[in-house]
Amino acid sequence: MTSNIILAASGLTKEFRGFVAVDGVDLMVRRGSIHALIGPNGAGKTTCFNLLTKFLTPTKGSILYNDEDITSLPPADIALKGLVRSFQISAVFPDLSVLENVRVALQRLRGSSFDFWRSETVLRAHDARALELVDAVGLSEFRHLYASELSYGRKRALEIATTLALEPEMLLLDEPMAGMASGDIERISNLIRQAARERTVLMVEHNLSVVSELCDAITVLAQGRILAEGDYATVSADPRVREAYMGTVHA
Ligand SMILES: Nc1ncnc2c1ncn2[C@@H]1O[C@H](COP(=O)(O)OP(=O)(O)OP(=O)(O)O)[C@@H](O)[C@H]1O
Repeated sequence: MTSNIILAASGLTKEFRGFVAVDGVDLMVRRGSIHALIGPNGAGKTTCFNLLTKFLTPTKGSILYNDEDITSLPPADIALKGLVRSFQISAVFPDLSVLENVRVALQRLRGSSFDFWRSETVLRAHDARALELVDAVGLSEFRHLYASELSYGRKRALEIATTLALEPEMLLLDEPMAGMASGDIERISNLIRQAARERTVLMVEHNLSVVSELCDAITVLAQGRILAEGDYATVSADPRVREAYMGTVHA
């Protein structure tokens, strides 16, 4: 795979009973970049993200990952190819410890079935790697706590560790900073930056100061279409982008 473009969507369109939420989006994500999808409320970011991660089927258009057409593949298949969407926070098992959560994720990478609670010996085999991942997201001292005992920000860090356990080549993050206090924002930003050293990251994010700090490519959506693209300085200076954001309330 030598192409500079890791993910390419063309003509991506999603209609919901006649309403066009995503309308002919051509998106190119450069290998090794941290790419953000931004836009005012209702712009179609989540729908676009769900199309790219295969949680929704496009009405029209195609998606190439590493030059391979993945338009009709299910999410589990593309995850095996290295395109991994971060788990939703609910997918962290609250009654398992931090370390056990990461071990379970490692187990999933091996394609083992869900009878993990019985195979303690097998899980132990993942210990070294699990400790490494827990350490990488700054949770070493909390490794024996139940996931339910973690603060919100640390739960998100655990979610990133369980996602990294799947060894993604490209990581898709859905609003990683949602609901975070400022200290947590900095911690998660650092984690994303660190994770992006070896992989590509595409994220939907509302927090524009995070986007300006972290992302080197930005696609602005409005009314289901691409309004502007470029680095933060370019898109934030674009009068069409300013206009699209005006009068919209943003978290
Ligand atoms: N399942 C659905 N059925 C009908 N309409 C939908 C559906 N999902 C999304 N839409 C509509 O598509 C448009 C785009 O929604 P989407 O959630 O993708 O926007 P967004 O940019 O993520 O917004 P926000 O910033 O508010 O999360 C909205 O008008 C929304 O009401």
